[in-house]
Amino acid sequence: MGYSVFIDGAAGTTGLEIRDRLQGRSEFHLVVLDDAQRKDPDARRDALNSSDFAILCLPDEAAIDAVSLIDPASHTRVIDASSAHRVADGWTYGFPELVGRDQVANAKRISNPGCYPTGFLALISPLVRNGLLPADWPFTCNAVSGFSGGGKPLIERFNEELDLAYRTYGLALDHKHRPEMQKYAGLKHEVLFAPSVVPAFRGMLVEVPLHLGAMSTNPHADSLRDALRLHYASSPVVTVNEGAAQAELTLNSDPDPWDGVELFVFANADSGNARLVARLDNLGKGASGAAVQSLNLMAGLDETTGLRLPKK
Ligand SMILES: NC(=O)C1=CN([C@@H]2O[C@H](COP(=O)(O)OP(=O)(O)OC[C@H]3O[C@@H](n4cnc5c(N)ncnc54)[C@H](OP(=O)(O)O)[C@@H]3O)[C@@H](O)[C@H]2O)C=CC1
Ligand SMILES: CC(=O)N[C@@H](CCC(=O)OP(=O)(O)O)C(=O)O
Repeated sequence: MGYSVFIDGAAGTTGLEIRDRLQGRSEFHLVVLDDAQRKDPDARRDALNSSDFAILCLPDEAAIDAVSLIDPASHTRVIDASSAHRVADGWTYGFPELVGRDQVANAKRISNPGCYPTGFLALISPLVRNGLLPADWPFTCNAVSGFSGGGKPLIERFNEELDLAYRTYGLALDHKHRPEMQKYAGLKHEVLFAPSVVPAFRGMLVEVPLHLGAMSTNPHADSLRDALRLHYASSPVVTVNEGAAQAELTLNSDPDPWDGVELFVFANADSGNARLVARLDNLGKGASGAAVQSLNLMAGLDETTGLRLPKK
């Protein structure tokens, strides 16, 4: 029968994609509440406390509420896809490539990284940790996302406003992803984050422009690329590409689900400037793929089981 997995919020965008990845797998059986019960606190409390794993695919407030419904003595292990617990004590950040596979495998409470932080941290965290980039640098991050990143409300808006071609937001410079970006990259300053959305269903490009020549560490772009390659050498999920061969990076409007991350380092030797870019699926490694990767590790399985990755 396998482990029982309750998806709280299974009718939402992230929940449906997790269901897709777990459907038909013998290691797990899914507990899903029907439409009449899916918001009923008693039904949810029962499911939350009786399952081996609970995956929360809810808005932040509902995720906090779900955790409060779990008896602390219950054996249930939690993966929260929301941003409610990303920098909270007692939670493990569900980014095995950065925090370690064992930490994720042994955790009782996992907070799934945000989609934009997944791209930013995949690029920056290893390079700050190994001293190639200074921790006190004032990092900026520009990003563009598919509209499924905003869940059902944004999907509805993009489906209705057919004229919407581009939307930049977070203009109050208060985006909720800033704390996790700063904490897990080990930065002295908050990241200046400029997110935007385009009329593509899924997919994102997350970019960090860098004046390498102005840094105290004065790193060469090749050493950044080499260091990322080394860091992700054993990862089946994160790959590092040659920047030089590429003239452009594109997103398609309705691509297939994908659980990988591609990293690029573009540079100009004359100016000493570089653009570090991550391409990923906000619903893949940015949300549902990451949750399933952590679930696999917690269940003692190969981390890529059921993930949407190209065959090697
Ligand atoms: N979409 C993405 O790319 C990413 C999403 N996330 C995070 O994952 C979480 C889920 O996001 P997403 O799936 O996109 O959002 P959606 O809006 O698509 O889905 C949320 C689901 O939660 C349900 N819900 C809301 N309140 C309750 C409640 N009190 N009890 C039970 N169910 C409830 C909603 O019900 P109803 O259907 O009735 O509205 C909906 O089905 C969010 O915290 C989001 O920030 C994280 C990374 C990326
Ligand atoms: C396009 C879009 O709206 N994206 C969402 C982030 C999606 C994500 O990572 O979700 P969390 O809420 O779990 O952090 C936003 O900017 O709020």
